[in-house]
Amino acid sequence: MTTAQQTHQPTSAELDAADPLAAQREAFYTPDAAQLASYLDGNSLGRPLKVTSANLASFVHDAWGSRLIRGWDEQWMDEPTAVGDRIGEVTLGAAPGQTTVGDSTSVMLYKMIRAAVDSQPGRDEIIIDRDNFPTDRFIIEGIARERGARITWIASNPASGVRAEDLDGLLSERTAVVVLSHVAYRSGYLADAQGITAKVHRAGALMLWDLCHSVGSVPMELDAWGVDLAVGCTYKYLNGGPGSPAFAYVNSSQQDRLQQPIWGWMGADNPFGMTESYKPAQGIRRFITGTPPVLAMQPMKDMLELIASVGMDAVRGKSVKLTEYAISLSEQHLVPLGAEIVSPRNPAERGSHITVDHPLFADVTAKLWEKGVIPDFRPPHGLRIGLSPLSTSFAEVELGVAAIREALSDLL
Ligand SMILES: Cc1ncc(COP(=O)(O)O)c(C=O)c1O
Ligand SMILES: Nc1c(O)cccc1C(=O)C[C@H](N)C(=O)O
Repeated sequence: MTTAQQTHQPTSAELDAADPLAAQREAFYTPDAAQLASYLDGNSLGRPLKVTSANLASFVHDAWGSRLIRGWDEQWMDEPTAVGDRIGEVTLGAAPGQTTVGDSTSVMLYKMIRAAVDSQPGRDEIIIDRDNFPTDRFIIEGIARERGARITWIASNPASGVRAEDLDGLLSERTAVVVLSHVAYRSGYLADAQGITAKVHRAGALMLWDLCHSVGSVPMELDAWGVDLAVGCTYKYLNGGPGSPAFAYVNSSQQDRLQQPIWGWMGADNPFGMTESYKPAQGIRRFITGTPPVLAMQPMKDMLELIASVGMDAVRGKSVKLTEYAISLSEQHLVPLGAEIVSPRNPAERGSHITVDHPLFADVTAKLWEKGVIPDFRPPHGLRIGLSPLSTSFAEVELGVAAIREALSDLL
């Protein structure tokens, strides 16, 4: 191989031309260029699919407008588990009957973590990392106070994430549940979910994974990995729209022994029996609380079908190429200006976003948003570049990093 061949770095045009998923970008609604030049925040809020407008309109006319209250019997009562099963099949590696959709991620986390703690008499410890997303930490603080449980914090390692060895010396016969994010919201670190779950099980504790930043971007095998519990949001890589409901996965082996703490009629054995007191439903339905947010579940169904049509392995393949490209451009153009890449260099340890730190990035992000270049900023110094495999082009990444370099240079 000649030196020229060795050093040739493909251009974004070459990468887009070689991208087997490039055509899928057409499926997404695209605002005009004056509004949006480069969207690098699909890991906060995914873009809508074009087909979703038509499907929502038909839902309003047909399912809601024409069938009205009959819709509950005809379809909607089953919607939380039907959509849950599809999430399970397409993205989680989960057999039917273990996934349900409803509530916010925060409320789902509360229900699942409380259920896990309550199910383990004699075990009063919850383990979580200091770098986890605020809602996960706050929910656990609240549960610890409510249940008199203690929290053991895994020390902060913001440029990385939690490794199995970080649990050495922490797990004990007191541990009830370990709560970790599969992909860390800041660094993008992708945890070894299988290895960590096995380790937690050897200590007799339950494992809950927060899948917010991995569902729809990283293939999973929750059943094969023996995961007990998982919660994830659907407005990022499942493109469910702002405030679309979360999902929870409860391994079938745990369903009968867990009791979630918010007893509502829709999770009861016989919702329309109007019974005197609560008796939980069988199976996954006992993790439902109130009337499911059926309308807000519709858009994610479109994205699930798009993902199913290409397969999660292809999605992951593109995700890895996009993050590689973003890292290589950041190394060339941002590191020389004093920025630091705080995401793993090894793609096997990385989800679908990267974070680059610089003390001026809060101001840089504000300038970029004015130009329609949309990454996000996470304090203290992190500019996050989120790469949504089916909707992001390599050209957008190039344009985005060039705009970051320009805005940073102007401020230096
Ligand atoms: C790891 C993680 N957990 C939870 C949430 C969100 O919780 P909620 O959907 O309740 O706002 C997010 C993002 O918002 C997240 O990144
Ligand atoms: N859920 C969000 C929201 O309601 C408003 C703005 C952003 C979000 C996010 O998704 C934040 C995101 N989970 C994060 O990793 O920072």
